[in-house]
Amino acid sequence: MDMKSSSSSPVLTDPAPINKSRLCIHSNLLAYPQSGASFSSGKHINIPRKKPGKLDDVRSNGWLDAMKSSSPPRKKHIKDFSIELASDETDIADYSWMLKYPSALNSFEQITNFAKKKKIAIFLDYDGTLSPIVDDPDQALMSSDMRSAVRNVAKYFPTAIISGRSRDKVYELVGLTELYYAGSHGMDIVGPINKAVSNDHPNCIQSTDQQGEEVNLFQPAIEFIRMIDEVFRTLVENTKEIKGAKVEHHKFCASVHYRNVEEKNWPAIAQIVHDILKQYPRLKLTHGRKVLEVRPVIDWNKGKAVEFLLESLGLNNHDDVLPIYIGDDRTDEDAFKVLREGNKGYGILVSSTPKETNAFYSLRDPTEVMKFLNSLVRWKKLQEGGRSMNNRWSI
Ligand SMILES: O=P(O)(O)OC[C@H]1O[C@H](O[C@H]2O[C@H](CO)[C@@H](O)[C@H](O)[C@H]2O)[C@H](O)[C@@H](O)[C@@H]1O
Repeated sequence: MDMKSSSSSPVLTDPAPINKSRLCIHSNLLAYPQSGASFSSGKHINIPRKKPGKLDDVRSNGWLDAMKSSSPPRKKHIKDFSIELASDETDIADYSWMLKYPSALNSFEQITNFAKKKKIAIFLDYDGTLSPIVDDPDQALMSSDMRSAVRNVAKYFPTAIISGRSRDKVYELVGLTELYYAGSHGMDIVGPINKAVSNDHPNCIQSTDQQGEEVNLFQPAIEFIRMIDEVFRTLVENTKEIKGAKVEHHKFCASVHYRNVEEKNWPAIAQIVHDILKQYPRLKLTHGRKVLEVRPVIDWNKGKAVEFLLESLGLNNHDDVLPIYIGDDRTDEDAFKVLREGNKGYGILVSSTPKETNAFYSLRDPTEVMKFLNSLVRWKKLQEGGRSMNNRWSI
């Protein structure tokens, strides 16, 4: 299916350099007094101190660059080139980026023309997509207007949130029962009951959701629960002397935030994560927006979660289905890739600065995401002559 008729598909490179290999840094880079990482409880690991090394090692490894480029500066915004002419080199770069990844709002007619007579399924990331990026992860709240927009979208289209946070946490933040939720980057999914799907996937069981409704619960990394718990506690202990560091427990993965850490202490953060990963070869590192994420080495990600949910909803491999995934982060690229490679649907990157992506379209920020969702609802209402589905979506 020709997803975007206006231009040929651009050949994409992977987003910003991400070095997923082991971090390699040395303790003489630490800008804070190191206490040595040994613990009395016996539940933590003993982390050996590193021999002094050179800053060049860290730079050549690429991870510091990945940390620095992991979240765009907030002030810079891509201009709306429909009303403004490009004037300098930055503008021209922004302009060509917008040509490659046009605004989903400006391309709304093109999207809905393609969506006619198709069932749209909506997948939404949370942080940076539904809520603005803020310094304190606990304060990343959705506006009530955004909540209404998501609620309305869910009346017309099957809708799921796929977040890096724990499923419980993202449910608490979104607070809508009308949706499906996948937490821990898709490693904890609640989807509709589907016997064929649960038979096909080990670790997929029947359960009940918060409303007592029967659901499929899929936790492909269930065997890692204890390990992640242990690693979380060690990370908390080892980062406690680094001002601004924050560790979050997402049940199947853990996040180490450095957004509020002085840049001179970023190597210290990375050192700690690196040393822990060395002790746990079954865990790996991924980069998010000013956050290092420790997760199991399993073949599962947000892209697989989209496929799983489509299958659960009976919407996979159908030409008359159009999945739309909206997200802002590197981990969302897995979902964009699945949609692009399978010519299955549209990825929409939320970004105020140009970056390489597997998405098809772009939106600048959560406000534009909300406008897009509201436009979809208006369009659908017109299509249906004002009728809305009160129950879950007819499949
Ligand atoms: O997949 P997501 O729903 O986008 O979750 C990814 C991470 O989001 C959160 O961190 C990010 O947002 C915070 C609040 O705006 C910000 O302070 C932080 O710098 C960002 O990385 C969340 O706290 C992480 O645990 C998620 O993994």
